[in-house]
Amino acid sequence: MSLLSIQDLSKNFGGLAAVSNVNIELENNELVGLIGPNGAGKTTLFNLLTGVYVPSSGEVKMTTEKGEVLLNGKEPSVINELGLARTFQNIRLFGNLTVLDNVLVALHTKHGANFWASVLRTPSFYRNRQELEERAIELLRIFNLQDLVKEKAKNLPYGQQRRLEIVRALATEPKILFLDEPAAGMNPNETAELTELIRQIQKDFDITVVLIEHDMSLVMNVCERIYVLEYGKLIAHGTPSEIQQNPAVIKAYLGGE
Ligand SMILES: Nc1ncnc2c1ncn2[C@@H]1O[C@H](COP(=O)(O)OP(=O)(O)OP(=O)(O)O)[C@@H](O)[C@H]1O
Repeated sequence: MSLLSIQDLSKNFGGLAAVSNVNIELENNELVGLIGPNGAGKTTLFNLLTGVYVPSSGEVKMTTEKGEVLLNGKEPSVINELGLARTFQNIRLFGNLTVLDNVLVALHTKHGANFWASVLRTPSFYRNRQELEERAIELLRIFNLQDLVKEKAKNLPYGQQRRLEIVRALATEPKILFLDEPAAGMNPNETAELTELIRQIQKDFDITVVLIEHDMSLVMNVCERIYVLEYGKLIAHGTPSEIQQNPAVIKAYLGGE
């Protein structure tokens, strides 16, 4: 059984089949791409997997230490606790909080700091807070954001906000990390740096990363396997070189016969 098994998954919006009978298997510890023209259903698929939308039909099953768990209809926070984390195409940070606090919020979610300890400010609260801060700074260092801990998130340049979003997702200790267009709005240097980082975190954290990205050089560079969506349907699946030569994919991107 795969780590995540997506079976015949569909989502309709009125008469529009945004995702249509999609089957995808994700294994432990791999880097997978999800590509397709605008409106193909990529973000909708991420929304289905992370509990933002409830599927119209089909199943999403995850293998956990406690056995197989059906994710359909579960709340985003429950799905996050089970090990799925994501970033958004339109960045979602707490703009008025500092960089450090943005990461601490995510860490608190994971480590569920004891409510009474935090209300009463007990020694264990301070110990816990210090440990979480150290962990936050460790994560920020990987993304070269450690010198910006006191900066408000909204004041960071776009590329750094995108990296901070990934740090927040990683702080929840996911088994699968879904990145929705992580390089959008980045310049070529930032994209190259990010490509390396994605490769590094996938290995170092021993996780599966699934990437939606329009930057083909990034996708072809880092992904071991790629799924291609068009009009909600999977039209191809394979290695980067198989996908580059696939006639259905070429047609979907270039149009025509
Ligand atoms: N909440 C919604 N209500 C109605 N239609 C929606 C909704 N969300 C997405 N859609 C439609 O579903 C289709 C798939 O959209 P989606 O955003 O998943 O595509 P995408 O592949 O992520 O596109 P892009 O690459 O442009 O981000 C589109 O036709 C979109 O207009």
